[in-house]
Amino acid sequence: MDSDAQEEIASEPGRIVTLRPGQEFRFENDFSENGIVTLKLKSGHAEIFGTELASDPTYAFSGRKVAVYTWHGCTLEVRGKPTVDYIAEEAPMQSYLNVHLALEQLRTAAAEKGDAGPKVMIVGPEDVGKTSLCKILLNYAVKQGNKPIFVDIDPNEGSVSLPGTLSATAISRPIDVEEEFSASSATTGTSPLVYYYGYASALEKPKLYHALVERLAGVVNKKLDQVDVRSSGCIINTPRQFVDVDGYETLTHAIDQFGVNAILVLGHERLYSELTKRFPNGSGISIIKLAKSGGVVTRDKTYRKQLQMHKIKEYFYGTLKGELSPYSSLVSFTDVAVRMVGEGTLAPSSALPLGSERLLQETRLVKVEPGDILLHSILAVSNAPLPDTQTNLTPEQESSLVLGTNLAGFVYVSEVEEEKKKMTVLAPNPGRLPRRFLVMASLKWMED
Ligand SMILES: Nc1ncnc2c1ncn2[C@@H]1O[C@H](COP(=O)(O)OP(=O)(O)OP(=O)(O)O)[C@@H](O)[C@H]1O
Repeated sequence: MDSDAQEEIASEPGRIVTLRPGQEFRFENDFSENGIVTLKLKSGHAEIFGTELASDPTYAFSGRKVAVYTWHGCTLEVRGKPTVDYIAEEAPMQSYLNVHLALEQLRTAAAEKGDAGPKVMIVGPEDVGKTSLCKILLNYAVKQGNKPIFVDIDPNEGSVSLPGTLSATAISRPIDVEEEFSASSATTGTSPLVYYYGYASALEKPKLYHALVERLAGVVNKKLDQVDVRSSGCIINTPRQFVDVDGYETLTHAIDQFGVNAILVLGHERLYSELTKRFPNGSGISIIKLAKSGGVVTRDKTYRKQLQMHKIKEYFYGTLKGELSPYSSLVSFTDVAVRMVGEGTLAPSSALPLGSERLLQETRLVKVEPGDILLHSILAVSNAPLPDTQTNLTPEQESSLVLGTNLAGFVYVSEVEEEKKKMTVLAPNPGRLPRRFLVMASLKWMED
C-alpha cells in the first residue's frame, strides 16, 4: 500500500467479519481516496470471484462491488468505510462449481483424445453477473492447470482493454483480485489481442461487429489448435444485446464463428427457452440455465461513466497496486493518419467533424483532418502501418486493413497546436509513436 489514504486506513482499527461455510461478504465502495476499503484474510479460506485470497497481503479496493465467498468458513479483517456491506446467507456458487466440474470433465476427455476443449459462451441481460461468472470459471480452470482463453465480445466495458473493443486473452494465472482485468498490461502481465469496434452496443453497427467477431474467432480458433491450450477451451463473455430479439442473429453468428458447444444462460428464461428450441438435444450445443446471484449490483449510468473514466486513467497511470508513469510526446500531423469509426456515437451527422466525409458503409472508416477535434480524445493505435507514398489504397482496402488489424494500444491527445500542425499525446510506453493509423471514436477523457 503506498498512498497516504491507504496508510491512514491501515492505522484505523480493523473490523472482524466472520463467515460460516457458504456465506458471502458483499461490499461496495466509491472511487474517492477516503472510500478505499482494505481486506485481510485472518484465518480459513476465502475467494473473490474464484481467486483465492492469500493470508499475508492486505488487499485494497476502490470503486468496486465485491463478493468474498467462503466454502469452508473464514475470518476477515476489514478497514475503511464501504458504502454498503452485508453478509449473504445464499450464493449460487454451488451451481457455478457444478458447471466448472462438468467443463473440467470435458477438458479431461478432450485432452485424452487430443480434441479441442469446451467453448463456453455466457449470455444474459445487463448486470446479471456475466463477467463475474467468467472470472469464476476462468479462475477455477486455471487452478486445475488449464490455460483457458477469455474472449470478451462485449464492447461496452472493454474488460481487458478500453471500452469499444473486442478482445481475447490467454489466462494462465488467477485473475488479480485488486486489479481484475486491468487495462494496463504492465501490471497484469497479460497482453490481450484487441480489435477496435468503437461503439458501446453490439447492435449499433452489426455488419462491422460481425466482421470483427469473425476476425477474432479466426484467431482464437487458430490459437486453440495449439497443443498446450487446445483442451482448455475458451470462455466467451457477451453483450447484453444478445438477449434482445434483435440480437438473436448476432448471437447465432457469434455461436457459429467460435464453434461454441456450451451456452450458459444467466437469469433469462425467454432466452433459455429460445436457445433450447434453436439448439435441441443432439445439436452439439448444450444450453444450461443458471440463476443470477442476489449479490449482483445494478450499475447506473453515472457509475458506469465513472468506471469508464477510471479504466482510462488506469490504462495510463496504473492501479493502486502498480502505478505507471505515462510518457508525453509531440507528434506531427503528417506522421499519423486519423480515421474515425463512423459518425454514430459522437454526434448527429450534422455535427460531423470538419474534414470527415459522410459514412458510406458501416465497415468503412472516415478520414479525419487532425486538429482541435482531437483534443482530449482517446485514439486507438492500430498495428497497421501507414502505407508508403507510392501505395495507393482505396478507402475500402484501407478500412479493411485498419479494422482487420489488432491494436497496439491507445494514446490520449492532451494538447493540439493547429498552427504548428502538431499534437501532444500521452502513451503508457516510452518511445516515439510509430507511423500508424489512429482510430477515433467517441471516447473522450480529461486528465484530473
Ligand atoms: N455476488 C456478488 N456480490 C456483490 N457484487 C457482485 C456479485 N456478483 C457480481 N457483483 C458485482 O455486480 C456488478 C455487475 O456484475 P457483472 O459485471 O458480473 O455483470 P454483467 O452481467 O457482466 O454486467 P454487464 O451488463 O455490464 O455485462 C459488478 O460490479 C460485480 O463486481
